[in-house]
Amino acid sequence: MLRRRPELEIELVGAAGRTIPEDDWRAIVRDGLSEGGAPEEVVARQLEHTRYASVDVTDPAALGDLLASLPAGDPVVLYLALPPAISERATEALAQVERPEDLRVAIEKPFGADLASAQRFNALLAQILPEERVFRVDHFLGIATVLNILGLRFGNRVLSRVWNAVDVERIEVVYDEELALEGRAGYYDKAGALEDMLQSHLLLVAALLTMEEPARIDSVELRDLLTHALRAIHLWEDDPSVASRRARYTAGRIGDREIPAYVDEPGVDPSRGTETLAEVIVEVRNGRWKGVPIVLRSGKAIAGGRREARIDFRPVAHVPEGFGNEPVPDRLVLGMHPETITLTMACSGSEAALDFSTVDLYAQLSSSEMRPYGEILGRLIDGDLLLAVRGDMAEECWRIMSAVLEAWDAGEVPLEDYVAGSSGPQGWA
Ligand SMILES: O=P(O)(O)OC[C@H]1O[C@@H](O)[C@H](O)[C@@H](O)[C@@H]1O
Repeated sequence: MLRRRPELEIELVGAAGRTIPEDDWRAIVRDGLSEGGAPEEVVARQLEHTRYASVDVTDPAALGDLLASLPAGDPVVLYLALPPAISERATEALAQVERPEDLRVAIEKPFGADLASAQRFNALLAQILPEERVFRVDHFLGIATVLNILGLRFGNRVLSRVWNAVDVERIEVVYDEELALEGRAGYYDKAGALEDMLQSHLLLVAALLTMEEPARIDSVELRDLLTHALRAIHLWEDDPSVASRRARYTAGRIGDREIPAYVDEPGVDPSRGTETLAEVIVEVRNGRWKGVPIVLRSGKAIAGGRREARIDFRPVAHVPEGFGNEPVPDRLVLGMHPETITLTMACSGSEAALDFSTVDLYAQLSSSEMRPYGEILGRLIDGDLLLAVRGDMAEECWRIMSAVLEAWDAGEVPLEDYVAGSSGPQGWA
């Protein structure tokens, strides 16, 4: 974002309850910008425009003082990167204070902790500011291959013709990570893999893969069509015990890292039964997609860390006699990390692969190199809502997962184990 608009002056104020020495805060800003690829002169200039304030943003008086300390007349973005219940309390505080005229509120996922709290949070925000000033952040929408799904689907004739249940057999959206808990128990132990990854990031990728064709790419059309797709998504067989699985890791090793069992990680409450790997199968119930299983899966401490959306096409209807080997069905893989696109097609019994790097492709379309967050933040600063999650989209995501959460709470789906550093429990996707 800073690279795209190097002339832009941003006053960056970090705020949290704890005290952070000014130098430590500046080091956080410097490292973050440098790692994101910002040029040295931009980093140096931003360091002259940043400070840290130790503020409890859920306290109306303290939040009011913080807002009043900002330069009057300029647009202000209040970016809430907090657990959902605290974001909601900060918004309650915001409702009670004098607010800058051009205020935008950005909220990191997860938005709410279930359907009821997401609805309550949306209603609260609507009392304070119009939806056009609310940016629910989902950084997966800034991943190059994810952004490119639209181009890939609608920009060429070859794929657009086969993008349906007649030709597609199965879709997988998988984001397995080698990362384990990494000191995030405070947030993660209450969330778990389903809430942390599936109900937001992976469902949005599934919606982009299955939505209908937009007449134009703008924030109204795109978000309408994403909501439309989400509204058609239901659990496979409407049965959480068929459509969902959950597991958590036991002690293991990835490369030279010893990983303790999840329950032995500092800050974890073993009685919660938090899952570190979740798999949910959904279906888009419309004429285009009915009958195609869409597997959403994400796990921590998984060796190899497969992070991709995969479209498996159906086998050809007939193989000529004397053809040799049975041809392997065609497959399109959209790598989310690293960002790649690979199309594998059978070719006379052997496979041919067509590979191209989305990052290179994407670099021609955008000057932002700080993806995926740079893409999201740049649009936030520009007031462009294209990649902001709309309130109704967030509610739909919770609606889809509600029955799974209830079944898990009721103990209807067993919590399995897998060894950290393995590929997950046997028999999973
Ligand atoms: O690979 P990325 O871009 O860091 O995204 C994955 C991360 O996405 C975040 O939203 C989750 O909270 C993390 O648990 C996860 O590790």
